[in-house]
Amino acid sequence: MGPNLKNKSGVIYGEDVRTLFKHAQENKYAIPAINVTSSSTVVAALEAAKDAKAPIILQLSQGGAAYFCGKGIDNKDQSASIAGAIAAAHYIRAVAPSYGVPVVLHTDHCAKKLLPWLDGMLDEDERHFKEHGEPLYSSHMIDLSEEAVDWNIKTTADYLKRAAPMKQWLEMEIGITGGEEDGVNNESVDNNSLYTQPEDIYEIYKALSPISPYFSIAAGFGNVHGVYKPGNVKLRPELLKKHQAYVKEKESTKDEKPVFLVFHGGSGSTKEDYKEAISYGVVKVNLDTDLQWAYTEGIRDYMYKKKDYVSSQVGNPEGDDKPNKKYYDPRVWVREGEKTMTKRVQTALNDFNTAGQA
Ligand SMILES: O=C(CO)COP(=O)(O)O
Ligand SMILES: O=C[C@H](O)COP(=O)(O)O
Ligand SMILES: [Zn+2]
Ligand SMILES: [Zn+2]
Repeated sequence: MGPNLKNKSGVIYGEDVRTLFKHAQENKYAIPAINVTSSSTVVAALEAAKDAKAPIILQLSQGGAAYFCGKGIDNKDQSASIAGAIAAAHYIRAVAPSYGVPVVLHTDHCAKKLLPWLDGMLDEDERHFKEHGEPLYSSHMIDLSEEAVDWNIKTTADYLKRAAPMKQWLEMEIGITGGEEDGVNNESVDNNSLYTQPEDIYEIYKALSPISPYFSIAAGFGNVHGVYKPGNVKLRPELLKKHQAYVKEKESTKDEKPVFLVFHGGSGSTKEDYKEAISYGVVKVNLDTDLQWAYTEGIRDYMYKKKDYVSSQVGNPEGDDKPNKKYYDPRVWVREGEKTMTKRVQTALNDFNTAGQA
């Protein structure tokens, strides 16, 4: 039995998002959050969710949103990232119902210097809310993990106050994710700041829960963006168990998993790490790099295989006058990338136990 949602197909928001995440915790699954940058990557992810009858999260990074708008224009004051995020949201809202599964529409990270991006999207969310009774985006992320903890919590609380009347979800980050994000290189950050302490989680919980129940925490447990050589990343998912136990005790609640947790840097991790993290209340696992690789593989293999059919517009091994239009039509070779990306998303849906949960 899937979660009891008011809206079972297309973009969901508000109570439905919380119901989905609580159902995920109770049934020990997590929803993959797929970074999308184009209509092609959107449909590749949606197709996997449809085939697996699973909920899915589609998210845009600031760079992904700018790309959606077009790299050929200036991103002054985040104008391209704002316009791209709005365009992607309308596109996803329009096609998602055709796929018959619940979709959470989300934005990724957003460091301090990118807050004008978030502000611009929230302006649009509020406009959309006035007109349709729901925000354009189901949720956003704010990532002040590189700032002082107090300022991170205070500023996140201010943004949650703005999101709360729209019943919009807010994900925040504490403890830095290593590797690279938003074009910032965190490869050399001090190892200790990759591992969040339970006291910090409780401080966040205390500050945010009186404002709105719609928030989640990306708590660092050694997470790193990207894929490196084996052994480079040491995940400690058992820390997440401590966070839940600490908040449960402090709040004297019966809920074993009072905090909605998010797993960043999902690419390249082991099934055991996913499973363990999910058992401690992770409801969302972010995946980007592995899908970039999967998408590239399909196109790469096509180009290698059809090399003699895409080297000139006319003429191939079947004859010097044979046209190659049906080989170089981008719908043909881009589709090969979509197929391999869809397959990788399906693997995630199986690994995270999401398949069949829609
Ligand atoms: O955390 C992520 C996006 O925020 C994705 O990380 P990976 O690229 O390591 O999968
Ligand atoms: O931050 C992590 C995501 O993988 C987004 O990456 P990006 O900024 O390269 O789009
Ligand atoms: Zn971060
Ligand atoms: Zn991330």
